[in-house]
Amino acid sequence: MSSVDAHPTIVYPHYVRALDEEKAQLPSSFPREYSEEFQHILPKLLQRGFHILTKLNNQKGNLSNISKNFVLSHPHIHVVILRRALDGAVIYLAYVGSHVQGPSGFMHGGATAALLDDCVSSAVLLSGPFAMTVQMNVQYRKPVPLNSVVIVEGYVEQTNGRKTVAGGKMYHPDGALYAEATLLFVRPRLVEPKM
Ligand SMILES: CCCCCCCCCCCCCC(=O)SCCNC(=O)CCNC(=O)[C@H](O)C(C)(C)COP(=O)(O)OP(=O)(O)OC[C@H]1O[C@@H](n2cnc3c(N)ncnc32)[C@H](O)[C@@H]1OP(=O)(O)O
Repeated sequence: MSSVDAHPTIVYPHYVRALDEEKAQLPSSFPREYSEEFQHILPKLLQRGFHILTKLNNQKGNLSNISKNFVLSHPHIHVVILRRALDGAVIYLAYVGSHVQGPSGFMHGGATAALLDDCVSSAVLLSGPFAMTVQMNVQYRKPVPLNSVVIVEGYVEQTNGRKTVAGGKMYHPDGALYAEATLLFVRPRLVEPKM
């Protein structure tokens, strides 16, 4: 049994019960500062064809160490992961807390990049074989306020042999763009490192 199987609530302490029940509703214990906003946004994402991922506890191989994932286990970033079966696009509905600061009051650009990379990587990894980010270009459009909800969207654009081009966007729930990124992934020739 992997550590994730043994401790499924380590990664997603606030909403794992909701995922198990395959409901869009979050548990009443979900932190107040963002639960209402999540509740408001989730139905709109479900309407767009996204569903909340329910199988995170059963990941094997390269995804089995997910409880150590830098972004998903960060104590000041809370993420609900959704995926659209139609095209494999992934959404991270995220709350960015107070200790992710770069410029005063705003999110660190490295954290923005990490969230984008993680979300886009999820889209790539859940749609095909293991691959790693080898290039990432981020355009920062607007500073992201701390203690706010953001939507991160990742999608595969094109795969050619071992290379996959993918993109991502981070935006305010009202649609205002914070950042967008283009990424290149390469499927390693030899080893498949454990993440
Ligand atoms: C259920 C929910 C799921 C949730 C999942 C959450 C998980 C989230 C996970 C979060 C994860 C977050 C994500 C992360 O943090 S991923 C971690 C950060 N990334 C890395 O550490 C990758 C480091 N790089 C490598 O290890 C090697 O480069 C690899 C192994 C990838 C390829 O080395 P390998 O020896 O195998 O291949 P090759 O050298 O023959 O190259 C092959 C081809 O690729 C081209 N190329 C290579 N590099 C570049 C480059 N920089 N720009 C442009 N092109 C490049 C190269 O020219 C060649 O092209 P061609 O000559 O064939 O045309």
